[in-house]
Amino acid sequence: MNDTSIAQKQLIALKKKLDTAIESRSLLEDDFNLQSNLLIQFISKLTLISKGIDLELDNRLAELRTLFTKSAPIGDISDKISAISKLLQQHSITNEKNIRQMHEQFNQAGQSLQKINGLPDNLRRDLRALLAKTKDNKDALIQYIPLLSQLLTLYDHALNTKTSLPTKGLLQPPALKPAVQKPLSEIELTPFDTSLLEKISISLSSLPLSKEHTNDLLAIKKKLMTDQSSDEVLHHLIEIFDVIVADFKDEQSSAKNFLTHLSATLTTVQSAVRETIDSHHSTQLTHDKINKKLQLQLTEMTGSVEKALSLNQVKEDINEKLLFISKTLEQKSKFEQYSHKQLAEKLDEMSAKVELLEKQSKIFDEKLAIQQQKSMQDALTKLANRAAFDDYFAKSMVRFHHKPFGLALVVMDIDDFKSINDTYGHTAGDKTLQVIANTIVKNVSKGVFVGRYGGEEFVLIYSNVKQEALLTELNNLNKCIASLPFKFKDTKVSITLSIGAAHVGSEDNIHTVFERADQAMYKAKKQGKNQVIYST
Ligand SMILES: Nc1nc2c(ncn2[C@@H]2O[C@H](COP(=O)(O)OP(=O)(O)OP(=O)(O)O)[C@@H](O)[C@H]2O)c(=O)[nH]1
Repeated sequence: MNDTSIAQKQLIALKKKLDTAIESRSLLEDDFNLQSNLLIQFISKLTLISKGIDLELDNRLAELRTLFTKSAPIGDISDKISAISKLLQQHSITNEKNIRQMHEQFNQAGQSLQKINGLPDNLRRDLRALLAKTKDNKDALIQYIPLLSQLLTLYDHALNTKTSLPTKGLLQPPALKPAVQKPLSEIELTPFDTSLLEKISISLSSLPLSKEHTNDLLAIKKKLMTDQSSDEVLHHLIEIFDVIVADFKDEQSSAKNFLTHLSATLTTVQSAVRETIDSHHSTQLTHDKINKKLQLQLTEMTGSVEKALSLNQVKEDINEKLLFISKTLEQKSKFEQYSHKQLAEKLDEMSAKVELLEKQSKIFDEKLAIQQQKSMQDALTKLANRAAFDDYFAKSMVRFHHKPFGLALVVMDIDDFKSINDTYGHTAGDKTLQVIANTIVKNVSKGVFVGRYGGEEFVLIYSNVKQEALLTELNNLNKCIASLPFKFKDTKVSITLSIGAAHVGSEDNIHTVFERADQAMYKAKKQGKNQVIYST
C-alpha cells in the first residue's frame, strides 16, 4: 500500500468522525432548543399568571425570557433565576399573610351576620354551613373567591329581609337615604311591618317575668298582633315597656325588702348574743363570789374547830357556821335556777330569730332558683331553652370524650310553619309550638333532654341509645305529631316535622355533630319534609 492510499483511508475515517460529531452536535442543539422552548413557554405562562402582581417580577421574568431566546451565557441566566427566586419567596410570605388576613376577615364578616337578630332560619343554617366550611385556613387566596361570593349572597338575602346590618365586618351598611317628611295623617295610617311585629312578639315570649306580668304581656301581645297601625303599635310598645319596668321594680323592691328584713333580724340576733355573753359574764362573777364565800365559811369552820377548847364549843361553832353555809348554798341554788331560766329564755329568743332568718333565706333561695330556672327555660313552651341546651350538650360531650357512650343529637324543625302563622295568626302559631313541645316530651324515652333551640326548631339529646332504637322512637314521634288533630278556624290542619339525627363520634366536637344533625334535618326538608334522616 502506497502513501497516497494510506492518507486517503485516514481522510475517510476522519470525515466519518467529523460527520458523527456534526450529527451529535445537531442532536444536542435540537435537544437544547427543545428545552429552551419549553422553558420559554413555562416562563411565558408564569408571566401570565403573575402579571400585575408585582411590576418588578414582571420585568425580571421578561428579561429571563429574552436571555433564553438569545441563548445568553448560563452565568447570566443563573443570576436572573436566583433574583426571581428571592422575589417569589417574598411573595410566598406575603401570600400566607394575605390568606390569614382574608380568613379572619371572612369569619368576622360571617359572625357579624350571624349576630343579627331575626334572620330567617334557612339563611342562618346556610351561614352556619358556610362558616363550618371555612373553619380552617385555605391553601390559596383564590379558594376564597367562591366562598366570598356565597357570603355576599347571604348578606344580600339578609338585606332583603330588611334586618339591620352590623356596623362592623366585611361589608358596611349602605348609607340610609334621608327620610322624606310625610304628612302626619299619612304616617298615622301606615300599617306596621308585620314581620317586625312577629319578631317583637317572639322576643316577648322569652322574657322571664313574674306570672302576673307575663299575663299582662300576653294580653298586650294579642293586641299587638291585631292592632297594626303605627299609632296603636307605638301605644302597645309603651305598654310593654311599662310592664317590663314594673316587673323590674317589683323584683328590685322584693330584693330590697328581703335585705332590710335580713339586716334587722341579724342585728337583733347579734344584740341577743351580746346580751347572753354579758349576762354569762355577770353570772360567772356572782358564781365566783358565792363560791368564795362558801370557801371562806368552810375555812373559818375548820379554823374554829382547831381553836376550840371543848366539844361543846366545837358543836356551837359548827352549828353556827353550818347555818351560814346552808344559807349560802340556798342563795347559790336560787341564783343558779334564776340564771338557768334567764339563759333558757335568751336561747329560745335567739333560736326563734335564727329560725326566722333561715325561713327568709329559704324564701330568697327559692326565688333565686325560680329565677335561674326561668333563665334556662323557654317561656312559651316551658322546655329548656338554647342556653340550657348549650350547657347540657357541652357537659355531655365532656363526659363522652372521657368515656364514650351512645350519645346522639336530634334536630327537629316544624314544616311550613310560616304558613300556619300567615294563615291562622301568630297566636295559633304559638299554640302549635306549645302542643308540639308537649307531644315531644310525652313521646320520647325517659331521661332524654328536650329543648327549644329557637323559632320552630327543637333539639333532643339522647344519652344512651343505639341507632335502631333511636330511629324507631323518632319515626313513631313523627307519626304521632303528624296525626295530631289541629283545628284552626274550623279547618283541620296536619302539622309535620323534619328530623335529623346523628350519633357523636370520637372525632366529633360540639359543632361538627350539630352540623351533621342539622344537615340531616335539612336533607329531610329537601327530600319532601315529614321524615327522619340519620347522618352516618
Ligand atoms: N307564632 C310563632 N311563630 C314563630 C316563633 N318563632 C318563629 N316563628 C315563625 O316561624 C316561621 C319560620 O319560617 P321559615 O323559617 O320560613 O320556615 P318554614 O315556613 O317552617 O319552612 P320550612 O322550614 O322550609 O318547612 C317564621 O314565620 C317565624 O316568624 C314563635 O315563637 N311563635
